[in-house]
Amino acid sequence: MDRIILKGMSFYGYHGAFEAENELGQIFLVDLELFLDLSEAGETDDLEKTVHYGEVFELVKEIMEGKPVQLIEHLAEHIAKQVFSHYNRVLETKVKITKNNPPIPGHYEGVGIEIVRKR
Ligand SMILES: Nc1nc2c(c(=O)[nH]1)N=C([C@H](O)[C@@H](O)CO)CN2
Repeated sequence: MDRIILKGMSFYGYHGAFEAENELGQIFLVDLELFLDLSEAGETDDLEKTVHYGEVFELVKEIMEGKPVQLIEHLAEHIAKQVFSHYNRVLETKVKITKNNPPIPGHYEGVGIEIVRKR
C-alpha cells in the first residue's frame, strides 16, 4: 500500500501524567504514516487526488499544541480519528509519539508509543 509520510514533526506541549509536565511542558516528536492509493495523484499530477500533507501537519499541530491530556496514547488516538474524519482516501494510519526528555530518571533515547488504526 502507498504511504504519505510525515517524519520528525516536533511540537512543544504540556501533556503528561505528572504535574511537572503540565507546568513546564516538553517537546513531543510525532511520526505519521497515511496509507492510501497514490496512483491517481501520480497519474494526474493533481493535488486534489491525494492528501495535502501540509494540511495534515496543521491538523497534528493543533492537537499536539492543544489542550493538555495525560497519555500520549490519547493524543495518538485523537490524531488517527481526525485523519480519518478529514480524509476519506486514507485507509490506515500509523501514529508514533515520543518524548525524548520526560521526567523519568535514567539514560535512554526516548519513550513513546505507536498505534496502527484501520478505517
Ligand atoms: N504508556 C504510557 N506510559 C506513561 C505515559 C504515557 O503517556 N503512556 N506517561 C507518563 C508520564 O507522563 C511520564 O512521561 C512522565 O514521566 C508515564 N508513563
